[in-house]
Amino acid sequence: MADKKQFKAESQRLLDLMINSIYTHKEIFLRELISNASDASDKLYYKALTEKINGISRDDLSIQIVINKDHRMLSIIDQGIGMNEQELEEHLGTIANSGSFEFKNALEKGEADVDIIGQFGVGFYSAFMVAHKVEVISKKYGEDKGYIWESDTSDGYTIQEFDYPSHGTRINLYLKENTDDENYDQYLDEYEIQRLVKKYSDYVHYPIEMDMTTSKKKEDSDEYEQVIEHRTLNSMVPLWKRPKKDITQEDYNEFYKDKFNDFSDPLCVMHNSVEGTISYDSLLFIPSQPPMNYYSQDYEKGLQLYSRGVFIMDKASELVPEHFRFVKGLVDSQDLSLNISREMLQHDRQLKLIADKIEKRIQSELEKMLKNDREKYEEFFKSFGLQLKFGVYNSYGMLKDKLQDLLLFYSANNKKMITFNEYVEAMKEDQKEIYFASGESVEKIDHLPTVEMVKDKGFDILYLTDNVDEFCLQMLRDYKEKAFKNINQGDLDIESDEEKKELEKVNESNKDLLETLKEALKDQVQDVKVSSRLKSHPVCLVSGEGVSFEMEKVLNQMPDGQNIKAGRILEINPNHQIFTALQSIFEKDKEKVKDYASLLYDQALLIEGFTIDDPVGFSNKVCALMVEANK
Ligand SMILES: Nc1ncnc2c1ncn2[C@@H]1O[C@H](COP(=O)(O)OP(=O)(O)OP(=O)(O)O)[C@@H](O)[C@H]1O
Repeated sequence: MADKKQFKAESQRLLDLMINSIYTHKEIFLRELISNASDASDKLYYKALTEKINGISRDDLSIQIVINKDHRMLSIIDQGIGMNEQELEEHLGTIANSGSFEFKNALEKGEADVDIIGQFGVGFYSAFMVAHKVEVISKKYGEDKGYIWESDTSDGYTIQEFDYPSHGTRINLYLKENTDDENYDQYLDEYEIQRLVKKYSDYVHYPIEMDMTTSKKKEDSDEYEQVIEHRTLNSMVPLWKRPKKDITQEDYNEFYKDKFNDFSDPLCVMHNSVEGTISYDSLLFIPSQPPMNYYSQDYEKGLQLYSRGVFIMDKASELVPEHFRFVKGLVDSQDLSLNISREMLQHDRQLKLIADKIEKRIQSELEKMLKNDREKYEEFFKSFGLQLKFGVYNSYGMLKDKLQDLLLFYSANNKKMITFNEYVEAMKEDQKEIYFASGESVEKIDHLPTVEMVKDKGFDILYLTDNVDEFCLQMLRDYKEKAFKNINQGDLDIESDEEKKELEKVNESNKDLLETLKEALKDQVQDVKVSSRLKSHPVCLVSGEGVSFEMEKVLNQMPDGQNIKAGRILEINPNHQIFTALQSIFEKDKEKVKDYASLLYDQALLIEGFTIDDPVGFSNKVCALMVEANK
């Protein structure tokens, strides 16, 4: 049998490769080193707990950051478990060897409240992204000798004995010189370090402390002096880890405004701790208004992602579905790794599970709000209803079951927003379809000639005022087996059998007149008919099945609009005086009626909100009529 051999790796090249490719942002080195310091403190705390060592309390442990501008040196110091010679060799001399991972595996679940972060054994090397030389001075708890591990990566590392007063580890980073592209000096700036700690390590549960220079007013004088204060930079306990009963609405509001740069309080807060195959905490917010850039390309959806309180990334877009892209917030999971990258995110099974749960959570919150707090829901819908409608449309109706009951439309009868369900519940027994009409605004739709008769017969109509509305209904097709019906399109079928018969008779006896009008309008209309859907108005224009007028307008506004046209049918009210007038003119002068055909058609176009082809011709014909009336 052939010998089995180990893969060999050129460790220097592997290190270079790793330093330059694992992390996109150099600044995360600080997060990695602080996480290691926190792990080391946890390990000591755990040891003290399990071996009943007196004199070590969690409250005494802290992480110190020291800036030494003269030596271009940044130090991260912990009072944790420390490393002996062998451990320095194993953990820092071997890439991808994680002492923390071994430690975590050896822990019995639930044995102590420790929150080990490290698991891959690569984070430490991120220090070389900003430092040309790194020193690790460490003394293991309970041992006499301290050691110094040194490396500038080019020719490996050295380990020597070193006199270090107490247990724990001090990492000294000698920062690289600035280049044209990179400013390494920023890591010597107190405020920049403070910013990075706040951004990435705010919730590490040991205090991260540093000397900060501030100016203070002198006592009894107007002069200022520079003073050095030893400050804690992190807030330690994340809001989402605090027991819910201890958090006030005010706490949530302040947290939201501060973290997500909003001036207004959120409309809704969802705070959850989930335990199970995957455990996580989530804190989600629905803003009260859409951000300025919400309906533009600039808006980026996503939730902040934390692993054990340590920040991994802003805007993890995989965590919220497109139709709920207005939700802001964060997810913190102990089951995720710090080294997760954007590319890995898309394939991460754990993350997919979290995303599914988050979607369900938002969905049920909205359903609950709609049921229990209608006013608030309507406020929400005013801000983000459009997003839900786009959700239906963009998914080609696949989200029908999830979203249809969250939609609201203006109801002509109720004069307020209602759901499909409310519409259907109030439907007349013999009503087969859900009626709707589209237009620019509720007021304009209300004035459409066709609306009058439908309302008069006691049917409710939903008014559609957003461009996406008709497309959304088209994707939904029906609700509880009731199809959606545009009252301005095709046959309406709202008349009784008797009325139908009567209409047929009128159509038949005026066949010649209607034919003549149709001929006069040539290709402009598909048909001219007497109407059953008009009450007081003389004419209306309806579209044939397929594309409606509103769709025609929207489609033609698009950059690649292909001049789509809805089929036009001119309908004349047989009970209007105009019809009697047409009949008598037709008897006297067949040619004359052709002039009136274009007048009626143009009127109908104007009512529908279209422009007319020949406004001058239209105006001349109106004037001629007036002159004639005076003869
Ligand atoms: N400050 C420290 N005190 C004690 N041990 C440390 C310290 N920093 C690093 N170590 C040891 O070195 C190991 C390697 O650290 P490194 O940051 O490379 O990886 P990690 O923290 O285990 O995992 P990750 O890559 O996920 O951060 C750690 O697991 C730990 O055992």
